[in-house]
Amino acid sequence: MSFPEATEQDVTDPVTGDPDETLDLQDSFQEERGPLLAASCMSMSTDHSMGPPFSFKQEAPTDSQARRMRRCPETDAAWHISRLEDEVGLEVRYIDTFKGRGVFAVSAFEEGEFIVEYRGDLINFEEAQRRRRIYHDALKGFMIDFIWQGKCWTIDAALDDGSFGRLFNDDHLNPNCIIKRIIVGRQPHLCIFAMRDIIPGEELTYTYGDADCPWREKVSKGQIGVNSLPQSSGEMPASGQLCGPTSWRGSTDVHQDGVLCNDSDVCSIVGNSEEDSAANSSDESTSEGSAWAHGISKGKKKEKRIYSETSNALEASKSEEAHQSSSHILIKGISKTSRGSRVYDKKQYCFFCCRPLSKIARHLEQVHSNEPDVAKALTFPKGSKERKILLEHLRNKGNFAYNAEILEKGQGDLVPCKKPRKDSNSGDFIHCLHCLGLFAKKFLWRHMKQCKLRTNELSTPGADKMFSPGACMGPTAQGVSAGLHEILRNMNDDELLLTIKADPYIIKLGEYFYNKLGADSGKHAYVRLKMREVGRLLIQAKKATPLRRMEDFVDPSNFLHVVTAVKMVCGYDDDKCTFKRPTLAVKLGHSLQKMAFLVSFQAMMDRDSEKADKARDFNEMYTTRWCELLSANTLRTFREDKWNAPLVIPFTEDVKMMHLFLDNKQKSTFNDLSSNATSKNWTCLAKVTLSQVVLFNRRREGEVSKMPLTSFVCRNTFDLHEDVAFTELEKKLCRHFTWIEIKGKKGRKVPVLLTPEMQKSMELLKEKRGVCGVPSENIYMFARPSALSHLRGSDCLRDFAVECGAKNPKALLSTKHRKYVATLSNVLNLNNTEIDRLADVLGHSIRVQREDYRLPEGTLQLAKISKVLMALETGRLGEFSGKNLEDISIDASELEAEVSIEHSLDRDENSSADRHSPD
Ligand SMILES: C[S@@+](CC[C@H](N)C(=O)[O-])C[C@H]1O[C@@H](n2cnc3c(N)ncnc32)[C@H](O)[C@@H]1O
Repeated sequence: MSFPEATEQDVTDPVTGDPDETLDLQDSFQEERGPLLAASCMSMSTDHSMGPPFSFKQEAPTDSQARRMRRCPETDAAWHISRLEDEVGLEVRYIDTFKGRGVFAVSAFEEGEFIVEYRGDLINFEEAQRRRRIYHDALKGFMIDFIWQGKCWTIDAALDDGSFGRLFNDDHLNPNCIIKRIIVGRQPHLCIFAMRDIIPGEELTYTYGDADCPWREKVSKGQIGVNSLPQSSGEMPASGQLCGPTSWRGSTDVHQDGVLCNDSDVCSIVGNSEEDSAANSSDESTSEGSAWAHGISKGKKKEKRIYSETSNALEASKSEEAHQSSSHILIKGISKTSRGSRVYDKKQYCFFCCRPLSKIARHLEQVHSNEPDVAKALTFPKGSKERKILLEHLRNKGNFAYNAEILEKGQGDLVPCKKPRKDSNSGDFIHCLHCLGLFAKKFLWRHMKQCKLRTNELSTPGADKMFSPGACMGPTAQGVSAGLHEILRNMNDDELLLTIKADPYIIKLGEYFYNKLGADSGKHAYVRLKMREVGRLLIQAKKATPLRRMEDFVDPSNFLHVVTAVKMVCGYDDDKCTFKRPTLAVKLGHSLQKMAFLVSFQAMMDRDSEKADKARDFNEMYTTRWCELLSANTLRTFREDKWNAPLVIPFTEDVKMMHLFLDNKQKSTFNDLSSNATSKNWTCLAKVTLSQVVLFNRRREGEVSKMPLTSFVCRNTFDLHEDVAFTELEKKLCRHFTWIEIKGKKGRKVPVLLTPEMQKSMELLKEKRGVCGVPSENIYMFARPSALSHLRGSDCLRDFAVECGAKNPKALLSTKHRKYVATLSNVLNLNNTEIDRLADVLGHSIRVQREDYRLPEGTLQLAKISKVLMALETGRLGEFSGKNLEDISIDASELEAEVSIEHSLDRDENSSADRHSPD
């Protein structure tokens, strides 16, 4: 897929007309359109996270004015490119699990008009190949190759930056848009233009070229109505519109024989190429990708298999049948003769000819030596380790493809790497992510330790485990957004996952949450949790009520069944009228409301007014009766639980003991890391420091755990504000502590104070990250070495609370600590402003946000609140009973002693050094 040089649109300077002069975009547009228009366009938001579910709208009206002023579509394109902005009048809608999302017109577009840039990274051929090797198949669909200045380039839009261009779907029969390459600022860009007049409500599509896209088969056979537009004669767009022959799998033609696209080449989105799969098998880095790429490119049979699976996703009932029949899938145990001796009758499946064979290596050598992967293996001497590994990988790939077919059929025997003693259930087995072998779940950890195809590449947390047949081949493999697919892939392969994947509305709910929250990877667990909650409800409902699919839940005639199912899943006790899990009942209520919205949304799209009405009626019933039937009891249970729960706050002695313990531990771990930089020592110091910061600040542990390294690096080093009157002690406190800001609840900025000791530890941690194996991609201050995640403050505190010998270790957890401060602060005579400040530091809700006075406010908090925190640390808060912050005095010498230790912060060092020098 590529672009002919002839069709390239160079955007020349409109004033000089010189094609070599690229536009000075910012200025020329300001002039051309006037500052007002520029400003109005600048303010167009593409923030998807804020939009309503499944519909990220940009308001249309301002658009017409803007568009009328545009004369040349290419100039318009350049204008948008310069501002990294999308056109208004577009909306992203979720279409179905097969097609995923699509872009729809909210306002009309005229023929030839610029619509949107296909935004992404511009990368060269080598980088594109590298990314293809590591990308999941779903992500490869966002890469477009094209030719420019005789070289192959790629726009990689795999990263979801919220732009619309990346979400345009393919239509090879009747596209209404076309994608063209234009040059702006001496760089090529891909832009999408209207091919004809487009009316509001139409899905915007362009052809991915003459690619062999799997979904096209379905369209032409009329199996799945992926596009409501009438089918045309199938003519390709006129020449010059950058469409022509290429293959879905790819850029193989483009780069295999060294011919970099001729004029008939087209723009198309590529997936994996054969060359990729060869490369994959040679560097053994992405076994999954290579297996599928090969599977698809090798023949129609496998292609059909994969996409018939996708169509299953559209019909929950069919998937459910498949699920039920998964119990007919077995892993046969080892066979024995009547005398009990073992029979070696295991068959392996050839990856190339799909035949079952007992001697697979010999077969590959004799029959398929021309296959590049086999030929590569045969270049190594017989008996060599390399040859063995490559052939083993091919063997696993063949078995994997066969297993995939069995799982899809729902019947048969899977081929494992090692046969179990007895016949076993397929659910107890799982594929290794690296070598594709099928292993007993119980023993996979052992295999992972020694898997020869395991790469040393950094893996995301949890991704290094395995993948189940279900996870890689489930009905969600296509159509679901890449992000949600990843979230599903990281879920445990069990009945719950099968239920989730088989129900289109749970998937839609997942998409809904993913669209809202997915940009923050920290929220992916929440998306998973929401799907799991609803999945459990469905499983329970299937057992006890006639409800079979989530869609049935939002039918008003089933309302009481829904209530029954919710009660069951939340552990309702009929006699006591209480819930075991009261909050779950409330959460499920909210999810069902969203579900009703999703059903009605889909029904409206399908023009199914009956279904839409039902969903609306459900919502009405929910509003009127849910509380009476469920929420009232849940809230009562909840209140009673809280009422009865004793208020556990830490003993002052325990708090002191913990602080002392951590201080000592900090010293020893600091010395250990300074003298011996290992990941173990790094982690020890990180754990201690994290605990100290959480405890000292009484912050939510999650907020501190997620502290980005940049917050520390760019910490506040403001000077004392001249205009604010501080006591001497307060001034010293300001110099003593450092103030940094992190993201708190609801995205609020929350402050964290660091003592000099904490700073010292954090400086050392920062310095030793690299040598101790913390990847540079890990953004967290308290990182886990060899991973991209962070340590968890709650785990650290729990361990240290026990280790320090506290009487009541449970009370030393961060929430209890925060309550402790809140409770003990009542002994002080704090005025309203002071209470606000304390609340702000603790991350409780604050009544007044003084954003405009950030600096003095920060200084004030640092000066005043640090007194309270220090008093707490030393267990002396009681001494200040009845005093307000102004009256609290802390022995300056205690502070000075600490200050003098801290050499790295040499602000105002002289005066304190003079007074406290041993001389
Ligand atoms: C660039 S993305 C388009 C946005 C995608 N629909 C989404 O939700 O992320 C390309 C992917 O969309 C899907 N796709 C595009 N056109 C399609 C069509 N006509 N029918 C089904 N799926 C399509 C394919 O999975 C393809 O890999």
